[in-house]
Amino acid sequence: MRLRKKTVGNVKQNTSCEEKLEVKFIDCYKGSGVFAVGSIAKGKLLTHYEGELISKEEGNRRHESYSNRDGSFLFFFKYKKKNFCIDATHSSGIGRMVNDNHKKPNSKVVVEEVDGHPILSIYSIRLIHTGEEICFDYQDPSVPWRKVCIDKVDT
Ligand SMILES: C[S@@+](CC[C@H](N)C(=O)[O-])C[C@H]1O[C@@H](n2cnc3c(N)ncnc32)[C@H](O)[C@@H]1O
Repeated sequence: MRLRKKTVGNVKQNTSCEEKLEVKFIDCYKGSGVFAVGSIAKGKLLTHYEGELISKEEGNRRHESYSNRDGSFLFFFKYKKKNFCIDATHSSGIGRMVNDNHKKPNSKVVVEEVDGHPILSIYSIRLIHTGEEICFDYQDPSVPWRKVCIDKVDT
């Protein structure tokens, strides 16, 4: 996952809507995902992408050393013109379970600052209905499942 667009903001002490989120198994290919158990208005803080804050270089090193499954919890982003990564491999946060959707995302990740450190917050970008899967755009065209979708359309 990457964050290429400039989405840096200051934390406004928002309380998150985590009580309206649940993790559910989807299928063997996609694994689990995060779903809304109540309707959520546009612009709400859903949760954070919690994990260990590391440099981009350390993120790349871990990417090489992790198995495919573990490596999928590395989130690369820019903060104050420097490149960072949050490694959520060992996090218990729900944010790490949000899946990719580049066509119709209903949330987005914003880099915010707390005590001089960057954090990743996930906000709803439209009204989210009960039962909907929470998803944001990973901004990584190379992810394999997007190719699977294109192949399905083409054939
Ligand atoms: C940050 S994890 C999200 C949680 C994951 N689904 C799980 O059960 O652990 C990212 C991984 O989820 C899967 N994933 C995310 N979005 C997907 C999508 N749109 N289609 C298929 N798999 C997806 C991929 O395996 C990806 O490496």
